[in-house]
Amino acid sequence: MKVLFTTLRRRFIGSPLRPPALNSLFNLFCPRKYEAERAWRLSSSSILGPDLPDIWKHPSSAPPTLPSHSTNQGCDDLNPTIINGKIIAEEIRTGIAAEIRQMKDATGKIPGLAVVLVGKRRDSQSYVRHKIKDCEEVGINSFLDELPEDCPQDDVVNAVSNFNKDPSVHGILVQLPLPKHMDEEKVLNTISLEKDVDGFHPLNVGNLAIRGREPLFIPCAAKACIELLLRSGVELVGKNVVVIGRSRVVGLPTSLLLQRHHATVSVVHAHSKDPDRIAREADIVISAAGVPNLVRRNWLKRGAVVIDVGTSPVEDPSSEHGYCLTGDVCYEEAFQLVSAITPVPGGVGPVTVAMLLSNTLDSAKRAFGLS
Ligand SMILES: Nc1nc(=O)c2c([nH]1)NC[C@@H]1CN(c3ccc(C(=O)N[C@@H](CCC(=O)O)C(=O)O)cc3)C=[N+]21
Repeated sequence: MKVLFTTLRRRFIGSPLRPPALNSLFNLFCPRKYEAERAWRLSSSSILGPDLPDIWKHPSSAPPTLPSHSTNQGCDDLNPTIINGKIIAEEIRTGIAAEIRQMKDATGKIPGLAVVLVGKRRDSQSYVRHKIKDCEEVGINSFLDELPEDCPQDDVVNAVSNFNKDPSVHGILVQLPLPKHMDEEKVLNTISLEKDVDGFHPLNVGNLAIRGREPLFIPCAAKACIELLLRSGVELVGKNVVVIGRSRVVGLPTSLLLQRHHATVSVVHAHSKDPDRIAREADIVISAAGVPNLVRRNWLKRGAVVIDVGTSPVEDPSSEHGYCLTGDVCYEEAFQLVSAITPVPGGVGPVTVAMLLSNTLDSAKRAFGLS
């Protein structure tokens, strides 16, 4: 009898197919092994950590106090460089447009980008408008599929599948966030690897993480941060860089890309203890938390370089669209002590869109056998 159960147990070990009734029988006949297996299963499910949401403590509006040993006080003579993302993006677009003209002359074809937009979030609509306008400017064909907020997930999956099959589409972007009832992971996984211009496919993320490997696409915001730093003459090798936030869209890929540039990277997130103390050590702070004014003067070392990726829409009845875009960094405070900073808007945003065009061009080159 015991042999029979041991054999059955082996067949079903770790298998979700094992009928629950058998568990009690295993427990009866082999209690110690059963306990060990249960402990193993519990530990293997927790090895990647519990699933805690990233909710930042809301920054207080009171002026921050600095530790007494801080060297940050009274230094307003730095005359910081404002890194102009609009100009850098325009330079990049000019290069892309020239390459697309050559491509058209050589092949008679041009790149195509498809955007899937679900729902009517004003900020998402605005970003998508920017993307489409910039596509037109450089000579990329754009396709927009707009779906209602309450549509079934399958409609989004079908939209992606149709673009996957369309040879005139070289890049597919599903604008995030998707409505709450949808499984973002499932939708993104339907984008074919060769058209994943956002670079969110696990294989692209994995290849970014492993030195010596080349992902097909690097996420646009991460590329934008590095472009802005390199074009501003900021050295990365051996520098202490603190990345604030660990999202799929920005924080995680940026931290990986920085390591490939030989920076010493620390990532702080909503569960970090004393993130301000950690950020204060950094030569370069890249903030991608999406929390307006999270980064106050007490988060920054004198002379640091600040890249502000946050663009949160904050209600503002006095502005044209009813909201204004606000960065993660309290700009006025940071300006007093940093050596260079990106503004919001006009910093990382436009360069992110330029990187999307660049990824789409690269994809078309691969499709036409030009790379
Ligand atoms: N699949 C996906 N890929 C993304 O890359 C992605 C996304 N979903 N969801 C949202 C975030 C955010 N994001 C921005 C891109 C450009 C600007 C941008 O161009 N901003 C301008 C201003 C734009 C305006 O005024 O509306 C600026 O900062 O100057 C902002 C934000 C891309 N994201």
